[in-house]
Amino acid sequence: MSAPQLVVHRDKELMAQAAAARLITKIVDAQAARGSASVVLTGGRNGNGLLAALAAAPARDAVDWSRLDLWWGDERFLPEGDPERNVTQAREALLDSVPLDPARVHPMPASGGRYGGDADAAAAAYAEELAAAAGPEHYRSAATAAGGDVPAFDVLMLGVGPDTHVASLFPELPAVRETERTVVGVHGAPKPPPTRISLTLPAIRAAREVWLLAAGEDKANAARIALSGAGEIQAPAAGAYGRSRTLWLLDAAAASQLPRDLYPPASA
Ligand SMILES: O=C1O[C@H](COP(=O)(O)O)[C@@H](O)[C@H](O)[C@H]1O
Repeated sequence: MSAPQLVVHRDKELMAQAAAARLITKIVDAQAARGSASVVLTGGRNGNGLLAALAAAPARDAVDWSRLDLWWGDERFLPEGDPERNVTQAREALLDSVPLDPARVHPMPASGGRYGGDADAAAAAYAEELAAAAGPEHYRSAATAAGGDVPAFDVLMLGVGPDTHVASLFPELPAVRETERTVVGVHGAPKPPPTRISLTLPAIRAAREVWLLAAGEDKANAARIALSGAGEIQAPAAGAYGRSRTLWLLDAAAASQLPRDLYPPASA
């Protein structure tokens, strides 16, 4: 477990640009060190803002997009192409404009296709896909040993919801209590749509780096709660950490309720 480090930017635009620059460097470094990189994308406003900033960054051409594996931390269980699906929004923000290898892009299943309305079966299939991709460096936690492995993600990004949810792990719902499976179907989510698919906390914690994105005033209370010692069942963001690094990327509005001793005076 790595203790959270905080970086606070002036506003959400600057936060998105700085996070995009950070991600480019991370991918380039991982590709130099290991030949390829693996990144887990998040949905939501902050995640899509980062992808849009990356699309606009001239340095995006430093990435070898053909040697990048993309996974998702969660998905809204909706039909293929639905504008509310996280993958649809990511394609629009960035993925359609860079030369990815389609075989290395791993969206979570849609409803209505092979799995019909069965989000649990779709989640199990995604867990199998992750296990099949787990290489020699995979991380086998006690929790994932029973349900399968996941690749050693270089960076796993999570947008923090105003209620402290991350991925589709909402406070007090069964998914946030999962200790064995790596991917689960989520039912009765308080944020629409109610049916979703999500990585679990054990799968999230297998990542080398976990980056939590929180920008905007509506995230201030969530950031304060999650960073002030709350339990992960009540505040799922508090349970999201990486093996080597846990990084909270905030803007000043989202950081406005944090005790000042938690972070150094504003970055840029
Ligand atoms: O529904 C979701 O919400 C969260 C947070 O989204 P935001 O718009 O409040 O930033 C996101 O992380 C998750 O991937 C998504 O499915």
